[in-house]
Amino acid sequence: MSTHIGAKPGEIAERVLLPGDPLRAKWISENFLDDAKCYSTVRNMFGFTGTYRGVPVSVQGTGMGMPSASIYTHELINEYGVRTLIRVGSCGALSEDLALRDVIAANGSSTDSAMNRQRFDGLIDYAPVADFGLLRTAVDVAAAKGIHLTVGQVLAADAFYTDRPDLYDRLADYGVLAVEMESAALYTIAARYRARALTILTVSDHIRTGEKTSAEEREQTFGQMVQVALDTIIA
Ligand SMILES: O=P(O)(O)O[C@H]1O[C@H](CO)[C@@H](O)[C@H]1O
Ligand SMILES: O=c1cc[nH]c(=O)[nH]1
Repeated sequence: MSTHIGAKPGEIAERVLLPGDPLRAKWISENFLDDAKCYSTVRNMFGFTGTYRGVPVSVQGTGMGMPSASIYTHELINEYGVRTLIRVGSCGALSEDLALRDVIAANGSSTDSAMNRQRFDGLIDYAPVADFGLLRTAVDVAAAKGIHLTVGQVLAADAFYTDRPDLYDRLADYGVLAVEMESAALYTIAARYRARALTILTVSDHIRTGEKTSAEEREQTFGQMVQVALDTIIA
């Protein structure tokens, strides 16, 4: 096992879905994978491996925020040989063009996290981006399924509760679609270790209108996003 994942070598597939919520990982394993087995309960951050259309796929909770997601991403890639990672998360819409439950693919991720400032000595504003091949496949998969997928940039924020809503307005002016809390770290670590990563998100709440989904919905009803992610990850 690695420091934070209790799997034996070979128990995690090369292709992994990454929800922040470990109970969403359980829900995905129970509803979308065949023969799923739990390989880790360390910290209740559940991980499962099963098959999807005959292809081994794992699903691992990552927790909330970039420090937590970085730990799981780093260990999955470097200690378990994971090569393809698709985050399946919830987000708050910044764009007025989005509605509750819309599905987004993040082609790039701006961030207020200091992690990349530290990586580049504060001298470079590194631009974390999605793997182009995965993004293109996700667009094709969504189109084939008749699922409307909006592609654009998101904000990966350190704080869920912001003191600077004015910056959200400004980001929306610059085309940033939504806010979540992990994608910049995922894209950066995947790039560093030559893995492929994509973030697909469902709008769980709308920053402009104040509309929200319930915690149960966030755990369990993001099926369209999961379908796009699974058909993309096995392609
Ligand atoms: O639904 P998940 O994947 O956890 O993603 C979003 O939800 C959490 C905040 O409620 C953060 O982790 C954010 O990125
Ligand atoms: O990080 C997140 C996730 C959902 N909604 C938000 O406002 N922020």
